[in-house]
Amino acid sequence: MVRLENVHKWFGDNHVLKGIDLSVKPGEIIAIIGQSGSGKSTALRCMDHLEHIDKGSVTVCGHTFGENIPKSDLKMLRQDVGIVFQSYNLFPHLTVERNITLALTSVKKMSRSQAQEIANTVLAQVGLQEKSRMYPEQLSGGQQQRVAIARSLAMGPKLMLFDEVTSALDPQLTGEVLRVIEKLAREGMTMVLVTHEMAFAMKVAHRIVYMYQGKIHEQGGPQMLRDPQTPELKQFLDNGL
Ligand SMILES: Nc1ncnc2c1ncn2[C@@H]1O[C@H](COP(=O)(O)OP(=O)(O)OP(=O)(O)O)[C@@H](O)[C@H]1O
Repeated sequence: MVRLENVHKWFGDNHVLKGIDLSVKPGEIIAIIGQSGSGKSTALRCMDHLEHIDKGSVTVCGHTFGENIPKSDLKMLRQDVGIVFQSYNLFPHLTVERNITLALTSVKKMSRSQAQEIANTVLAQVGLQEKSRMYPEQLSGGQQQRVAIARSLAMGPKLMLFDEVTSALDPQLTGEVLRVIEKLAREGMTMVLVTHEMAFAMKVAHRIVYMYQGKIHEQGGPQMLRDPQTPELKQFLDNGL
């Protein structure tokens, strides 16, 4: 489903990804952890070509690209991959339902009623069917993030990428978003999660990838966090970010 091969990325002189190799199988859930600035978000964003890579190759959902990707492939890639960020990026002037149906009617050219049916389904998936007529500002941060997840799911992605989706939330709102992700995990969705929630990573991920200074330093099952083998990972788990 995902294969990164020797991926390098520079921002000016800053060599942010220093030869990343990573594979994700269909149905697999990978959590990427590591210090702030270690390149986790950049690695994730390269999977959706939100950042172009400078060297190496990326294959995601059958689309292979290097530094560039043809426009038509990019369109298909974006249809296959859903990405959710720390900020919800909902349109404030549109209802919850319209936030979800907009891309379905404009990009996928669906009828309004078809799109509404999908919106109802995905809102039920995230437990917010009764909020469809509300506006984002009438919802809590956790609810807004669940709408953002529903909006991604509406496009029928094969792969979901989550970039620190609970970082902006108060601890009491974090749980409701993590429960939605856990539910997606049970339903078999392939996912890559960048997260600071170690307990959650251990619970939901099949494999945990530890990034350190632009490289994948260690990867393994959840036991990797219970029994860290390298001083860097030990120190990270003791001291956090
Ligand atoms: N658009 C950008 N332009 C320039 N530098 C960037 C850009 N995005 C990221 N960087 C730099 O790349 C490095 C890695 O950033 P990245 O966001 O991938 O780290 P991260 O591990 O996700 O950190 P955090 O946990 O704090 O989100 C940092 O030094 C950052 O300043």
